[in-house]
Amino acid sequence: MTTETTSTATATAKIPAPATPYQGDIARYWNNEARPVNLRLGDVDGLYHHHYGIGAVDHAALGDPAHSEYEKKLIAELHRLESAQAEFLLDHLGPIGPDDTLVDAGCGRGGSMVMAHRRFGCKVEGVTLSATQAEFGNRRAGELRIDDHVRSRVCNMLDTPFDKGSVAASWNNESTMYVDLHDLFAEHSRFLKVGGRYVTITGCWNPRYGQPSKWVSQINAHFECNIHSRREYLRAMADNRLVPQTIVDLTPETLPYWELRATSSLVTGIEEAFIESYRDGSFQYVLIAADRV
Ligand SMILES: C[S@@+](CC[C@H](N)C(=O)[O-])C[C@H]1O[C@@H](n2cnc3c(N)ncnc32)[C@H](O)[C@@H]1O
Ligand SMILES: CC(C)=CCC/C(C)=C/COP(=O)(O)OP(=O)(O)O
Ligand SMILES: [Mg+2]
Repeated sequence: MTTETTSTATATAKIPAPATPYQGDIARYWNNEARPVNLRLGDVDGLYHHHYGIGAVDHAALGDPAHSEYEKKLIAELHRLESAQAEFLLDHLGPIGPDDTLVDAGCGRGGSMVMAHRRFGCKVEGVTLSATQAEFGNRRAGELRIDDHVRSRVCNMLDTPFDKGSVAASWNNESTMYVDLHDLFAEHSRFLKVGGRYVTITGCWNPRYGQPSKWVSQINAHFECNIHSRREYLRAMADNRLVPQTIVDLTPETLPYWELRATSSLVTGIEEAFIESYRDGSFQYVLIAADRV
């Protein structure tokens, strides 16, 4: 069963029905999302992200908090750190050429897709449950005149139309916590070419802590997601022909972003849970880059 859309951008496109009631809830969540912390940061340069930042804060660029321009500089700095996170993910995709196709699984408003095309000159296919996000990303690609290479569609990342072995590299940037990892990695393994590269940056609960902490539970409730443990990632990858090449604990790298964000006017209330769980070791921010063998 499909439902007709009402918007002009996808007047003829058919939106696939959600595979589960949960996916319907997640589609609604992102169709209705318009948090200033995301839109104001994306307005800085037209790259719209729904992930978090890494790297040292450039306090010299921020200047004096009492200055009238400080808030504008703070927004630009948070955005710079979020774009640095996407650059770090792209650094791990391996050698990608203009004839390759990449897949952004859970592509949001498409900021990382634009960055990937600008870096490699390749095609980038994005999937999201949200028609609002797909329309936003395609509108941005049209404005940037790269819509012949960068395309978002409403599609379940667990059931994509991409041919077996047709994709050079793929990623999940903060979108694995919405799906079962075995189902997810089976689909990446299907459409990735042998020798292709899979990368994810994600928050995961730390098995050394024992079980998800109250902070992790708060983050799950805030985003209606289900954060996995680091152990589950490695087990699900191993079961689906994805062999880790690189694992980076980015927790120390993302804390400065959160400590700066907590001082801004754009706080959403989730900052304490991220800061406290990163500090107590119950939650980790990791990159995993794996080869499809
Ligand atoms: C936090 S956003 C991350 C967006 C993007 N990766 C970024 O870095 O800006 C999570 C994304 O995952 C998508 N998502 C969640 N479950 C999905 C599913 N089953 N299939 C496709 N997309 C899904 C949501 O629609 C949303 O775009
Ligand atoms: C690391 C984890 C567990 C992330 C959960 C997925 C998520 C919602 C990421 C940020 O999206 P966003 O940029 O829309 O969120 P915010 O409004 O907080 O900036
Ligand atoms: Mg955000």
